[in-house]
Amino acid sequence: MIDIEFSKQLFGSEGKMHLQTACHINKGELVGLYGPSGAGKSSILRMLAGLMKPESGKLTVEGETWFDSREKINLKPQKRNIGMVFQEYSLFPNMTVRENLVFALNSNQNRQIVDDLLEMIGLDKLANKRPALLSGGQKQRVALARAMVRKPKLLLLDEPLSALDMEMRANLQQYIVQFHRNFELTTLLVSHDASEIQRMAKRVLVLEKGCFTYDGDPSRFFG
Ligand SMILES: Nc1ncnc2c1ncn2[C@@H]1O[C@H](COP(=O)(O)OP(=O)(O)OP(=O)(O)O)[C@@H](O)[C@H]1O
Repeated sequence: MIDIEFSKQLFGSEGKMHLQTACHINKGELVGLYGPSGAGKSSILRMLAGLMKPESGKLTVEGETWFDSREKINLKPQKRNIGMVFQEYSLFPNMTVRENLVFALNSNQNRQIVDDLLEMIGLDKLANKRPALLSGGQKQRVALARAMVRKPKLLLLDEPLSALDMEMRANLQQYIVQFHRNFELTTLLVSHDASEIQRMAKRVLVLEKGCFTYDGDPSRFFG
């Protein structure tokens, strides 16, 4: 179970906006986060990851407090067991596919997970290639596998598929759903694509001007 309560003043092109959000996410849920540009979706992911500090609020993940403004608790990003994938692939260009995954390992972690993940995403044959030689979809598969290396408690996906063509998108959607199912991974997916959310998530949170305006079944919301 993840309990989120964030409050923060944001400053954008249209002036100030107060982000005020609260929700519970069950362990193993895949939740879509949908809303217009500038609503605060990426800010929420950044606060979950510890990359942006809320002014007040609380965040507990599976019983562990990651942020509490009253208790002055604010775990550093590296102490939060989170996997993140963004629209940009953000792979290390000078490392091979395998090295990109090995780099993400904890020092005491068994390396077998790297080969298992490479096989799961169907890239074991490209393990010794550099990212520059891969297609966009393959790079994003590597980014997804890298995010899984430490077996995160929470997977944050910020528009991970929006740079890909339709075929690669469909392919990656399947991998994300497969990872989510196999690892019972709590996943938050930001997407502008209503059909993508309907296909992948059983629940959508709709964010408008920093506040949740809908929380429920995507097919009821999108019609
Ligand atoms: N560190 C910050 N401090 C204050 N305001 C910020 C900060 N970072 C971003 N903002 C502002 O917060 C607002 C929400 O931005 P955010 O990127 O979270 O929206 P979004 O819903 O993810 O938009 P998009 O769909 O376009 O990515 C924007 O107006 C942005 O300028």
